[in-house]
Amino acid sequence: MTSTVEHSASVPAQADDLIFDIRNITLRFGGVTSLNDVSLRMRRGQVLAIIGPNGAGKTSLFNSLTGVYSPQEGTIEVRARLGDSATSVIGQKTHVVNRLGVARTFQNIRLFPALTALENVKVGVETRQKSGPISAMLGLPRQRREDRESTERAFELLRRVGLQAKANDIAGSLAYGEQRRLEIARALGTDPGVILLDEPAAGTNPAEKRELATLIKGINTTDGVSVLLIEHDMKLVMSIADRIIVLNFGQKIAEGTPEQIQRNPEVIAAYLGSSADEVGDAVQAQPELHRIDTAVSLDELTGQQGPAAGSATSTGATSTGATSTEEWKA
Ligand SMILES: Nc1ncnc2c1ncn2[C@@H]1O[C@H](COP(=O)(O)OP(=O)(O)OP(=O)(O)O)[C@@H](O)[C@H]1O
Repeated sequence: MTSTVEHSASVPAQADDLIFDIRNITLRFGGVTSLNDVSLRMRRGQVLAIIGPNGAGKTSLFNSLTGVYSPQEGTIEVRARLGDSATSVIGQKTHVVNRLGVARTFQNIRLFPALTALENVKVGVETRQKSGPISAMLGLPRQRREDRESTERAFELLRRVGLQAKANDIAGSLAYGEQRRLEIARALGTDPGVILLDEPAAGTNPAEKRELATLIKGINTTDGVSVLLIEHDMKLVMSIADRIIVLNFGQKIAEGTPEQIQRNPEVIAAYLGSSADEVGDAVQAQPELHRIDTAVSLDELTGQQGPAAGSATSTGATSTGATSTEEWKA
């Protein structure tokens, strides 16, 4: 399981250039090994995508990076903000990891549905402020100043994600794609060095996906926030990721540029549920299969082409084992 395009450990990187340095982590739940000896490095400034079939361990990785889960083996060091020293993540509480500059959104949206959009973002902004509950109750001058500042910052962030007109709308009443963008605004409110987005495009329509792609790229290039992305929509991934890491059954099976990943037989096999050799044979027999335009999604290539559509879901995810190589070649 190690025909990796390029092992991250072999890429030389300056210490301060690394956001995450993850070495040999293994995470088990009873008899289930959700991450098996995974090592990876995330460089500052990157959009790094984590892809893989359902149950591959992607969310387990996010949970390990944010203090939700503690892998039994291995190490995770984070250096989210430039100039910070490296800190070990394993064993830290989630709010401590957030204060270290790691923000995230969730696969299942977790907003405060009864609060307004503005209030939701203020919750994020206020995690970085100094006033405690006592000064808030007493309405001390510092608390009033911080409240004004957090309102201004929250408005700014709503503008950033295109929701300024919805500031006073109840979060639960917003359209699905808007709620996803609101979650991103709230995460940005904590002033992160890196943002972890767990399936941000799930349940969104094609127009919302295009807006999301522009937003994520902008967060990375304009706002200078590194982005770690789990996403099943391969078109989105291929259009915005600088690098991609592929997990399958808890193991890292490949890493590389979008072009390298799209051409990697083991990745294709993981999505198809056939062996790398079978896919290699298929590629040799039909060389045109090897020429994958980057505009073509891996889902289109693997799960959604012709009669082999298999078990593609509404999020574009395919499950392993649904499609034989013969069907794929047909
Ligand atoms: N809290 C938990 N308790 C028991 N098993 C778990 C737990 N969290 C994850 N797992 C198991 O770990 C494996 C990886 O799950 P994970 O959710 O990380 O996969 P994923 O790649 O994010 O999948 P999906 O694309 O469907 O979200 C699965 O077998 C899952 O059942």
